[in-house]
Amino acid sequence: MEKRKPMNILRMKKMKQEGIPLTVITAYDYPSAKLAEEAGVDAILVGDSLGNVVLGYDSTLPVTLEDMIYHSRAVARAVTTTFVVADMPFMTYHGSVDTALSNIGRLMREGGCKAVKMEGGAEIAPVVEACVKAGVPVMGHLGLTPQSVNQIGGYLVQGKTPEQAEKLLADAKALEKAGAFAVVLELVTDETAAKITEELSIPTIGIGAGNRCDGQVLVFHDALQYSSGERPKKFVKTYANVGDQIRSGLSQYVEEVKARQFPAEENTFHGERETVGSLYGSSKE
Ligand SMILES: Nc1nc(=O)c2c([nH]1)NC[C@@H]1CN(c3ccc(C(=O)N[C@@H](CCC(=O)O)C(=O)O)cc3)CN21
Ligand SMILES: CC(C)C(=O)C(=O)O
Ligand SMILES: [Mg+2]
Repeated sequence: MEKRKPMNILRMKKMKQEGIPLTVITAYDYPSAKLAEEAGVDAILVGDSLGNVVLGYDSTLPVTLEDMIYHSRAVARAVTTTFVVADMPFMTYHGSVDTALSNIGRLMREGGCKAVKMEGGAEIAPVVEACVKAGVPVMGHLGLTPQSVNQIGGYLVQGKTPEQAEKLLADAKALEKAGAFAVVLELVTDETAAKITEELSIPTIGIGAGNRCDGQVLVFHDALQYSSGERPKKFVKTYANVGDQIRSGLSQYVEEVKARQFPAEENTFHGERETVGSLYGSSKE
């Protein structure tokens, strides 16, 4: 395989200037991260969406710092050139800046990621600034911010009215000013996302935010339909149907064991007669 240079935040900013789209996919474990790197993604996001797609919660709120560290470590072990960003979980960066920094430090040190992502705009600028001072690259996240779902009132498209669009742009600029190296725009109208993308010098990474962002991100399990027959969301394209493949492979396994077709002779070990004889103290003695 072609040798790739490690991805970093300077290259990502340069890609924006050159108009080269950034490709990001989430991953939460070693084999998926390996496959994502082999497929050539620029960055992996260890998203707190792991709460939904891996742990079976109905939101991202129950995900803990320990969960994020555990999954980030597995991803970090898998990659050599891919940039790894990990989500800061719900309520781990909203107390004092000191507490936030101590949590962020744990995710970087123990989770082995290269950057952290945080949801929010101007209100988190002080934490973003403190991170950047400490050498931690920060990715922002605006629009639909799932950790605030109870305040937003649902997983709704953002930036529809001129006032909402203005607020999003102001928040994006606040994040850029605070030193964020990129910003995710989630479930934002095409027009608003394009405007923000144009106004910022740092890359925008869209999910359900149209085709004019500087890059795109999707949840691994959505892109590959690695689930038990959920209805795909409007902003998702299904590139493979891993769920069907897993179900059919496993049902064949069940059938073959029931029919005593598996394990076959080629999957079976045999010892020397003497070994078996002495083990069971049989007639030979
Ligand atoms: N599997 C998965 N994929 C995600 O993209 C994702 C998660 N989980 N968990 C965390 C957040 C939550 N997200 C969500 C969840 C639901 C919708 C949703 O129901 N969207 C509707 C459109 C809503 C509207 O029209 O306003 C859709 O049909 O796409 C969108 C994003 C995005 N994130
Ligand atoms: C959807 C992306 C942007 C995310 O935050 C996640 O996967 O948790
Ligand atoms: Mg997230």
